[in-house]
Amino acid sequence: MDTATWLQGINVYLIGMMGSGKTTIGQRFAEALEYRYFDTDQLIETAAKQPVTQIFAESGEPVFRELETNTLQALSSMTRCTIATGGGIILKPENWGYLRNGVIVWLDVPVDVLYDRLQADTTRPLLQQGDLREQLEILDASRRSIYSQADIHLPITATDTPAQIATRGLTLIAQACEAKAKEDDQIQRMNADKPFTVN
Ligand SMILES: Nc1ncnc2c1ncn2[C@@H]1O[C@H](COP(=O)(O)OP(=O)(O)O)[C@@H](O)[C@H]1O
Ligand SMILES: O=C(O)C1=C[C@@H](OP(=O)(O)O)[C@@H](O)[C@H](O)C1
Ligand SMILES: [Mg+2]
Repeated sequence: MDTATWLQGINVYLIGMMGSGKTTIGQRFAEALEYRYFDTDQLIETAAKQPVTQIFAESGEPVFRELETNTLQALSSMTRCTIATGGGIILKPENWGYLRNGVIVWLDVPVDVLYDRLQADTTRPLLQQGDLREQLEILDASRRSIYSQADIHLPITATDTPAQIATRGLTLIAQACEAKAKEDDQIQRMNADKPFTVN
């Protein structure tokens, strides 16, 4: 069975650090799965009619996080979607309740690679002050254990192309769905063997 068949319409959420490729790989997943594609940052920008940098500067990070949760909540009621999230979506425990209604994929990219990709970037407000490498290291250290709660861990190296990452990711998603289906089947069999008693 292919990955789309295994998924049965369940959403796919991409999480990971800024620059890890959530937006890039999310589009490829959507194409391959024939899913709709959404990016929480892009939806927030459209609704607020402001870029993320301006929301942070004029309204502050807490307001951005509120908009992010509202956006994720709305998406979680849909099916057949691939959703690229913002890197900080994992910070609110409440957001995990929404992410868990789909398959969560962590794009795990070394800080050195993120540094190379984001050196010229001006669109990520949390990286505009201080030393870029140091900021990335601090964020990576504080978030790794949270990202690791994803269903699927996708380690990425400097030379992996988006096409290679997408193919590997889709295979891992299919394997995870198959493992879950087997587990569900076993639980059902165990319950069927149990006599039903009423005290
Ligand atoms: N596998 C890759 N190889 C090289 N560059 C990449 C790869 N994936 C993403 N990029 C580039 O890195 C930058 C950040 O990617 P993006 O998809 O916006 O990440 P995110 O949404 O996780 O912040 C973009 O310039 C993108 O073109
Ligand atoms: O990691 C973060 O806290 C953020 C990541 C950004 O998205 P990307 O991960 O797509 O860069 C964006 O949501 C905002 O600047 C905050
Ligand atoms: Mg992005």
